[in-house]
Amino acid sequence: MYSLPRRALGRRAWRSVVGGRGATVEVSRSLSSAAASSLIPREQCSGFSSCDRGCCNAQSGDLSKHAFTNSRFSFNQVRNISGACTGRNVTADPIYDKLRHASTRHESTAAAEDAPVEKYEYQAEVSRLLDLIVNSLYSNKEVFLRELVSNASDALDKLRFLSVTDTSLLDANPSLEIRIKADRDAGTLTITDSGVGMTREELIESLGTIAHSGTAKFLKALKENQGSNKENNLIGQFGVGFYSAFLVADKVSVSTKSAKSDKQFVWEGEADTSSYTIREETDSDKLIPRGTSITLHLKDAHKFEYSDPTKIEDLIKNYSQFISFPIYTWQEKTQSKKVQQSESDDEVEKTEQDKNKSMEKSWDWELTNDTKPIWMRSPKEVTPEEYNAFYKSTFKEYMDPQAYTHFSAEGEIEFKSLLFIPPMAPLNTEEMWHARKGDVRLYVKRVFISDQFNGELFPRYLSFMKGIVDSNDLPLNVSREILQQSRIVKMMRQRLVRKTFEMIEKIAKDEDKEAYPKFWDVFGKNLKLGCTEDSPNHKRIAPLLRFYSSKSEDTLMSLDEYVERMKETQKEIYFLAAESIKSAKNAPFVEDLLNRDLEVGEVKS
Ligand SMILES: Nc1ncnc2c1ncn2[C@@H]1O[C@H](COP(=O)(O)OP(=O)(O)OP(=O)(O)O)[C@@H](O)[C@H]1O
Repeated sequence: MYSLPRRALGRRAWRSVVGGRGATVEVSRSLSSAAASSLIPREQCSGFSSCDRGCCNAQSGDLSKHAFTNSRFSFNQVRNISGACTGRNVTADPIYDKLRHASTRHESTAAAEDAPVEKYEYQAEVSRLLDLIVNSLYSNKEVFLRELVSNASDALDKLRFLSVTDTSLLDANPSLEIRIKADRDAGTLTITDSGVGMTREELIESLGTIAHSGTAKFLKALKENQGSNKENNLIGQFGVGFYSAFLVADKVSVSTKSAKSDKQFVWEGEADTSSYTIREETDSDKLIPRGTSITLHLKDAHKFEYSDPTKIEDLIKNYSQFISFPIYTWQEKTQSKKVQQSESDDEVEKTEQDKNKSMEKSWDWELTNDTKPIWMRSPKEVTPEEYNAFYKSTFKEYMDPQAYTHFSAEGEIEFKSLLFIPPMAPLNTEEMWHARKGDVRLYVKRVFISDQFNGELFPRYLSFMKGIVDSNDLPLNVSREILQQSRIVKMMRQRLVRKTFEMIEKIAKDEDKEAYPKFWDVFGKNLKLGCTEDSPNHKRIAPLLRFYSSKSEDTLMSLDEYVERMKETQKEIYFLAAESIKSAKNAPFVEDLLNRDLEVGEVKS
C-alpha cells in the first residue's frame, strides 16, 4: 500500500520525493582549495623576481610546485617567510628550505643568536576572522577554553591512534594528558597537552590559514548573515577553534614539539596584527618532550577572571567533563600540617588542635574531569542533562539534541553507541546530503579512529545523524577500504539505522504533538529520500512520512490517517505535487475529486 512507484508520482513529484535537485548537488570547494586556486602563478609573482641576490628565480619553480600541491599555503605566507637568502641553516626541513629560499622579504630578527624569528602574514580570511573575534561583543567569551581543550584532546587522539602502529612515538612521554595552569601573577593561562604536536609546516598550515571545517563554516555563515546583528551569535554557534583564544587574550604563544620532529617551535600572534611569527625554541628550560603548550596573555579586562584557578576548574567541569583524557588543573590546596610539640608553658595554653596542627597552603595538579567515556557507562547511570551536555561539548553544538539513544550491541557483533538527532539541519543546505567530518566518531576499543566514516556507517539519507560508535570487533588499523568491505560494518550499519528509526518513531509517538512536525520540518526531505533509496526499509519509513491534504490543510497527516479516512469504494491514494496547498486546490482536475469528497494529498514540489 505504501509503495510509491516512480510512474505513479510523475517526474516533478518524484523529484520532490527524492529531495529535489538539491539532493544531488556537490559540496562546493572548501575554502582551503579555493585558497589554493588563488595562488599566484610563478610568472605573475613579483615577489620572486625582486630577490636582490638573484637566486630566488632559480628556485621559484620548486616553490610554485609546492604551493599548488599543498593547498593550504597562501601566497602571502609563502612570500613573506623571512630569513630568506641569508644562507642561515634554520632547519633541515626540505619544504621549509624551499619556501625560505624562494622568499624575498628579509624580515627575520634574531631573538637569540641561533633562533631567528620568522614573520608570516595570515591568510586574508584569517585576518578577517581575527578582526571580528578581537572586536567581538560576543559575551560568552569563555567558549575559548572549550575550543582549546577540544583541540588538545584531538591531538591526543591522533597520537594514540598513530602509536598503535608505532609505539616509539610514546617514548618521549608515555602519558597522554592535558594540564591547565592559571597564573594570577603573570596574568596568563597555559594549556599543555602531550599530544601529537606540530611541525613547522603544520604550524603554518594550521594556525595561519583556514583549512578546517568549523571555522570555514563560520565564515560562510558570516557571509550569509553579513550586515545583520547575528554576527556575534555565530561565534557561539560554530566555534572559531584556535582563534577563539583572541576573545580573551591579546597575545597567544604556542610552543609545540611534534612526535615526528626533534625540534620544538614557538608560534606567536598578537591581536590587531596581520602577521604572526615562528621561531625554534632553544631555551633548554622551555623544551617539552612532546605535544603543545598554548599560553594566553590575557587582556586586562579578562585577567582577573581567567587567571583564577577556581574559575578554570569550574569551566572544565562545565564544558570539558567528557574529554576522555585526564585534565589536570593547577590548584591551591590547604592541608593540615603536623607541628612539633613544644614543651614550653605558653604552648600548654593552646587548644589540642592548635598544638598538633597548623594549616599549610601548597599548589598541586588536581584531576578535574571524569575520564570514563560516557558511552561506556550504563545508560541507567547517565542523566538526560549529561547526554545533552555530552552532545553539546562533543559536537560543538549550542542547542540540545532532538533525541538520543544509548545502546550496546552484543552477540555476533559487539559495539556500543550513542546516537543523536540534531535539533537543526546544517545551515548550509548543500551539506544536508553529505556525510560531514566530525558528526560520527568511530572508536575501536576506546581508541579514536576517525570522524570521517559517516558514509560507511549511515546511508546518505541519514547523514544528519551525529554520534559515537565504539567497536570491539574492528581492527585498530581500520581504513575506509576495510570498512567498505567489512561484514561487521554492514551489520553495524543495519543496527545503527534500526536504532535511528526507533528514535524517529519515538518522536512521532511523543505526547508533545509539536515534536514530530518539528522533526519533519527539518528532516522530512531525508525520509522521503530514504523511501526511494532504501527499499529494504521502505515499510519502516513510509509510516513516518507526513503530508498536508485537502482534508488536513493545517495539520500534517500520515498515510495511515489518509487510509483510515478513505471511502469504502476508494482504491487509490490521490495526491498532487504543488507549491502550496492553495495552488493544489486550484488545479482544475482536483476540483472534480473534491466535489466527489475524495481527499487529495499534497507533496511539496
Ligand atoms: N593542541 C594542538 N595540538 C596539535 N595541533 C593543534 C592543536 N591545536 C590546534 N592544532 C592544529 O590546528 C588546527 C586548527 O585548529 P582549530 O581549532 O582552529 O580548528 P579545528 O580544530 O581543525 O576545527 P574545528 O574547530 O572546526 O574542530 C587543527 O586542525 C590542528 O591541526
